[in-house]
Amino acid sequence: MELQYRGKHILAPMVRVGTLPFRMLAAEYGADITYGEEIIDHRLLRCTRKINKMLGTVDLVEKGTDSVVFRTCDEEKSRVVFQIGTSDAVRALQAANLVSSDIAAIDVNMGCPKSFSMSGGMGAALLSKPDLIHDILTTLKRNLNISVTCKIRLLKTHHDTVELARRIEKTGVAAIAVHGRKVADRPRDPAQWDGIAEVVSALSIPVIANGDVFEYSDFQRIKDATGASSVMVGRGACWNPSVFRSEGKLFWEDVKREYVKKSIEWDNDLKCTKHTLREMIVHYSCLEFPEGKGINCCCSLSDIADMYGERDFYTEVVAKRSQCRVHPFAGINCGS
Ligand SMILES: Cc1cc2nc3c(=O)[nH]c(=O)nc-3n(C[C@H](O)[C@H](O)[C@H](O)COP(=O)(O)O)c2cc1C
Repeated sequence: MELQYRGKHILAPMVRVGTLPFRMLAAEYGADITYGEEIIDHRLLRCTRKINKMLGTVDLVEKGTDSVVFRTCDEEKSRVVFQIGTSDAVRALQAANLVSSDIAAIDVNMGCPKSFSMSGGMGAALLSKPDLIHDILTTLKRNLNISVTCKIRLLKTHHDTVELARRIEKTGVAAIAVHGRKVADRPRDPAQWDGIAEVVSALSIPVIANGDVFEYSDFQRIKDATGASSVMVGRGACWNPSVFRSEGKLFWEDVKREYVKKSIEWDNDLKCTKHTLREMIVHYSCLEFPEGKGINCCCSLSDIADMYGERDFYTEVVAKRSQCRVHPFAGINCGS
């Protein structure tokens, strides 16, 4: 079934931030579609799909470890987008097959400028290989029965971006997200909404406009400036996911506490919880203050709970889980 991409407010893919608790929180505040962090196909192919009965989740767990690479739940199935990093159509499809029954859509990352991605021919390296883009997207599209999309950056000229976007549209993707920056741009450089506008005018499929949305009012501003009907938010949501609330943002300290509780509830990866909290703190406060230093010393979600005065909540959640009396990975393996 195709996910509908018009008129949506979307949580951007963000490494270490966009795990299940963060996605659930963003959705509670009003995000219609929530992207997970980019996961590289090679890594996904090392995973086994497991039902986690205790949490009520589906986990992709790296074989021979208990490292959860992707965790999702039924409640988000109709809105969660899995973002894949890839440079090969066959490998991308093999990896996507592991997760496709648990998600609403798969997105191919064509915008990451980091050297790890670029040197592996992934992320923004794909932008200069339209034939490979075509191969990857058509292979996914032909073989999966969920929506397929991609996320690109602007190319050197708006004309080049439009040409590429037109080729991408021909593959039959359900939508295209355009981050209004070029590969060489830094996050502090203003996003070029005019470049996104040119893509919107040239295509018929939904274009998701991305870049510099920090307040609820920016959703309308970027829609007016680009003509896009859907908007994706990265840093604005990372710092305060209540940016999706039409009534306005909540106080960041309260939002942070909600995030801590969701992390406990969904037994989030500790590194990801610490990373996300640091991102919030560095924006609103300072990592050199006791809170930032305190996070560095946390060795478990239990420590995080203590730091944020959520000991009772933690105890309650853990007690409920132990009533389940099943080890989360007690031999239940539904990998295909
Ligand atoms: C912490 C962080 C992690 C990110 N990880 C990804 C990622 O995994 N995949 C991706 O396509 N973009 C990633 N991005 C880029 C965002 O999705 C988005 O395109 C960018 O931040 C611009 O949007 P903004 O101006 O609203 O922040 C990341 C950005 C941030 C801040």
